[in-house]
Order: sequence, then C-alpha cells, then structure tokens
Amino acid sequence: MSLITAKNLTVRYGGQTVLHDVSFALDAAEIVTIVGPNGSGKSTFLKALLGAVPAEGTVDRAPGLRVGYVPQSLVIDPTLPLSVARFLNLPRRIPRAARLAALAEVGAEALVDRQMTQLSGGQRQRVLLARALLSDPQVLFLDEPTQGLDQPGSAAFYRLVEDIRDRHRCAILMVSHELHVVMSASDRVICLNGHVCCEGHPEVVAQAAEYRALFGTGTQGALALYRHEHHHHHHDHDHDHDHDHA
Ligand SMILES: Nc1ncnc2c1ncn2[C@@H]1O[C@H](COP(=O)(O)OP(=O)(O)OP(=O)(O)O)[C@@H](O)[C@H]1O
Repeated sequence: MSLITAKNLTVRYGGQTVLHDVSFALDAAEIVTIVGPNGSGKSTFLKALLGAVPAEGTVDRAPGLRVGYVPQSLVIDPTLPLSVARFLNLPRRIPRAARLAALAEVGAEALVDRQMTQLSGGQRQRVLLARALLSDPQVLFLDEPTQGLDQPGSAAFYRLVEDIRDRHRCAILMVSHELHVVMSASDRVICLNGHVCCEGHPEVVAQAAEYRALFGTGTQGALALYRHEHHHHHHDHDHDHDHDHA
C-alpha cells in the first residue's frame, strides 16, 4: 500500500485555481522530485498533502504516518539568541544525545553550539534536515532544500538525502525548480504546472516534449556532471580508478 495517495486534488486561492486535478501516490522508500516553474503550485501541492491547505479531492495517508517536513523558508528573528541545540528542542524537547546523533547523520555535529542566524545556507539546510529526522519519519517532505546553495553544495545535499533514504528506508518527496542536479537522485520526477504535465523516470521526463517546453533542453550537460560526481563519490576510496574520472 502507498504511504500517501491523493486523488483529483484541486486547490483554489480566492478565484485562482493553483492546482487542478492532481493525482499522486508515494510508495515506501522512493525518492520523488516535483519540478516546475515559479508559481506552478509545487509548495501548495506539498501543503495539500500535509493537510495544511484546503483542497478538493482526497488525500489518504497511511494510519499514524510520520512525516518530516523541511519548509521552503524559515524566518528566525535575528535578535533572538537561538543555538542549534535549542532549535532542535523545538517544538518538543529531545535528549541531547539524540539531537547530536541527528546532527552527526547530516554531517553537522560541529554546529551544535552555533547560533542559527549565523549558519551558512548549506549548514542551515542540514540542521533543518536533522530536525526533520528527529521524528523518525517514514516520509520526508523537502521544499526546495538547496535554494541558495551552489551546484557542488546542492549535489552534496542530494547525496545526503539519498544516504538518508538508504539508511532509514523513508520515502522522500522534494520540490525543486533547479533540475540539473536533482534529476538523477530521483526515482521519479513529476513535472507540475498547475496540473501534472508529465512524470516518470528522470531520463524520460528530461526528454518529454512537455518538460522541454517548460525548461528547454539546456540541462543535459549538468545532468551528466552530477552523475559523474555521484559515481566518483561512491568510489573515491578506490584510487586505482581515479584516472577514470579525470
Ligand atoms: N496563501 C496563499 N494565498 C493566495 N495565493 C497563494 C497562497 N500561496 C500561494 N499562492 C499562489 O499560488 C500559486 C502557487 O504557489 P506555490 O507557492 O505553490 O508555487 P511554487 O511552484 O512552489 O512556486 P516557487 O517555485 O516560486 O516556490 C502562486 O500563484 C501563488 O502566488
């Protein structure tokens, strides 16, 4: 059974129809990426699946489903002192050892006593991810988690996401409008533009006419670059093969 199933979702804000007749199912341990232009309803789609905005149609979540959510933006009052350790105690208190373990999992242990407002974009995303992991999620929702990161930073973040999926066997649904690095980390890509334009395996979507009409064809080289880095990452202990990647 799917973890989340949505049928014929339609969301309207005032007179504007933002999502129209979107159907979707998310299975255990799959990584699904939503791509689409600005304002195409990607964040709204996640919120509708979370039950955070009113929608027509149906959303069924597996009973007791644990969802971790990394929102698109998080505003922290810069005058309010808030360390990473304290941030991870919100909204509920977590033993320090568990907080440290979550930070370690995302490679951010060293940040535990830093101020939230002083983190770089990439550090902050890792801390947000650590916080989402504290609920032992069966599903992680990530809304443009690499916004503001450079390409190597994004690629590293998506590798981390894949590692988390492999370790926890949780499903991951993420939003991006930055396609080049995200596509090959995904089992399935859904191209959204108010409705589902096309969906499927990343390679299939990248070739689809509907996708190309929205995004053009200029991402092939970067996609190959990501794949190259990705491959290298898994084998970089093997120096005999270094010349293969030069
Ligand atoms: N709370 C709201 N009230 C009214 N309109 C909204 C609200 N939230 C979003 N919208 C509108 O709905 C449309 C879809 O917004 P949404 O944030 O889902 O798009 P998105 O694909 O995530 O965009 P982006 O890539 O820019 O983050 C936009 O036109 C937006 O202005």
